[in-house]
Amino acid sequence: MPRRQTGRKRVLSRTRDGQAPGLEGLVTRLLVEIGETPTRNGLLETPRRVAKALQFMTRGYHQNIDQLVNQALFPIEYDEMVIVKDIDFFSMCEHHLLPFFGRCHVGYIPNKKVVGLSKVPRIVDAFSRRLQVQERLTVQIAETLQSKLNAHGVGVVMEARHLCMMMRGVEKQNTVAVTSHMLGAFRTQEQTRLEFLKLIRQGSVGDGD
Ligand SMILES: Nc1nc2c(ncn2[C@@H]2O[C@H](COP(=O)(O)OP(=O)(O)OP(=O)(O)O)[C@@H](O)[C@H]2O)c(=O)[nH]1
Ligand SMILES: [Zn+2]
Repeated sequence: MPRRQTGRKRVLSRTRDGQAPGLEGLVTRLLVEIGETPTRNGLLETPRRVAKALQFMTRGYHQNIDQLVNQALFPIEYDEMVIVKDIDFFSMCEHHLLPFFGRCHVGYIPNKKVVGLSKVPRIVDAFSRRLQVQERLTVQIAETLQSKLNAHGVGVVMEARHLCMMMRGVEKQNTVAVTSHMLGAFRTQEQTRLEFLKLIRQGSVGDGD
């Protein structure tokens, strides 16, 4: 018989069809499975908080990337490299449901149009806030920009620390995973790729140097 708690509204949270426990119910169950007592004072609000946090951390599934980008594409005659770098991101590894986080650097060479600068971090967020592996996340960001901009080239570099490698498993605290995806001129022209890599390594405005 599965253990079941009654009498507390929050303990048995169910989906609208009443068939399966919703996120809050699953968190309550999780607390029981790890040896906790969900009815103790400190944990009473925890299922609600965790459900809310999980929904926030996976909100990328509900974001419409077409809508996000299409309204901010601007025709312009500018064919030099555009770089948006040091974009903070937080994601969750799909193997352990633990965070990985770091910085993302994006570059592209426009082909008659540019995208609103803020939309680049928004695209990074929309794909980060899902269950991911870092390689797929990197590819998705690059491919999306390429398809929206029809650019001469796109480059994406991501540097991240994975909690699943830090607080468990191999327990390496200083390891950084770096992934990249290069398209068009960034892939075919070494000079373009090197220029991008050099520019993302340089200090930034406001760094105090
Ligand atoms: N390539 C890649 N691997 C990841 C990422 N996030 C987590 N992993 C790895 O996924 C792998 C899962 O390996 P398994 O052997 O199935 O799982 P595990 O027993 O928990 O592995 P350990 O972490 O080595 O303890 C681990 O090597 C993780 O480091 C990611 O974004 N990209
Ligand atoms: Zn992991």
